[in-house]
Amino acid sequence: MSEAAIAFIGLGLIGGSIAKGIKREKPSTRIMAYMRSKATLQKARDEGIVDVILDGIGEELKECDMIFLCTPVEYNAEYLEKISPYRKPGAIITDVGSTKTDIHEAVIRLGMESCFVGGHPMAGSEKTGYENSTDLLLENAYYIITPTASSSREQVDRLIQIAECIGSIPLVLDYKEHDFVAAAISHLPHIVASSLVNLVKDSDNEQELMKRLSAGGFKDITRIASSSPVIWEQICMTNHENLSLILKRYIASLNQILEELEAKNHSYIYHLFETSRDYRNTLSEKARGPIVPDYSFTVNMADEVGAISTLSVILAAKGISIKNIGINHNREHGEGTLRISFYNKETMEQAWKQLERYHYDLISN
Ligand SMILES: NC(=O)C1=CN([C@@H]2O[C@H](COP(=O)(O)OP(=O)(O)OC[C@H]3O[C@@H](n4cnc5c(N)ncnc54)[C@H](O)[C@@H]3O)[C@@H](O)[C@H]2O)C=CC1
Ligand SMILES: O=C(O)C(=O)Cc1ccc(O)cc1
Repeated sequence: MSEAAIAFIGLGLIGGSIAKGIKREKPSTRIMAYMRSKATLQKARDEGIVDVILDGIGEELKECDMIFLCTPVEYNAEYLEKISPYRKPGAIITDVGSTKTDIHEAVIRLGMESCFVGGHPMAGSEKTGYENSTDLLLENAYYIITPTASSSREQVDRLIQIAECIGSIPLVLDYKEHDFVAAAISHLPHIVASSLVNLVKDSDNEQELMKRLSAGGFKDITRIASSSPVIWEQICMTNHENLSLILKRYIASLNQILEELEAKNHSYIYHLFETSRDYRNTLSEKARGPIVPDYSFTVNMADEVGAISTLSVILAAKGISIKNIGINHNREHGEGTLRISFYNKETMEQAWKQLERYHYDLISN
């Protein structure tokens, strides 16, 4: 990676994670950042991630070899024109937006095809903000690179090197193809998750029994319903044609299921679950898709005060960082299970060994 100075417009979950990944691998890279929250930028500077806090779009950008647009997709497209006068000759403008056609069309309109290369790291989470960013978030995730008609091999290679530097797997794709694929595997699932959550909300009784009893399956497939409304409104609006097409297909498939269910067609319903199970079981865990692989396991333990802190201390003593920890309250009779997740497989395996030594009852997920 040869970039000496890189600017980030927007330093949230994704911008922050890329900046942290670059600083980890190439600490001498000068990172500049602009976002509206000054307090967060100060924090990023205190942590050694940001070297220069930008007050806005201006002269300092002329020192940068690469400029990352990391705000919601429609704002990214709006920034193109604003940053254009401050681009150093040879510098690449790139983005991390979840949709690509909209920004590529803006690039064409503005005559910026020779300096833009699109990007989309295909991993993330329902959380937002710099505070949730980590240098490992995009590790082993596909990093889609969408060149323009004028992008040179050298420009594409420079973005490939950045993707590799942060541990991602670069993959060059046509931007239109990207948007059709993303509509099916990422954008539709977000609509499904949110509409399902809203259906339950609207169907629940006054005692909120559905909410109280909602468990495993519902929670698994609706995690992404907690995602940012501003991010997802803009993603849906900028990919509305592909999304409408795939949503219509999905609605047709649901209508078919409804028909077969009402006709009590056992074999159709059996086949529905059989086909999905067989296909789902072939999905690769090697590269992270939008669904991040789960390096977690469950601990069966009594629901006692202090139980979590004891366990955390045991892991901390070995320098093992926990990514997330959550109690499963669905058990009856006071017994609880604790789901602990880790940043990678290695740490998960170390934690498993360590807890085994202390005779914890462990269940792999
Ligand atoms: N959330 C995810 O898992 C993924 C998101 N993306 C894409 O990454 C981009 C950023 O998303 P996140 O990092 O998740 O969001 P985020 O909400 O964590 O960060 C957005 C950042 O943009 C800043 N921002 C918002 N409006 C702004 C404006 N008008 N001017 C300057 N800064 C502004 C915010 O202050 C924040 O720093 C989006 O384009 C999204 O489509 C791509 C892959 C995964
Ligand atoms: O949280 C998840 O599983 C996601 O789906 C994250 C995500 C959100 C947006 C993207 O463009 C890519 C990945």
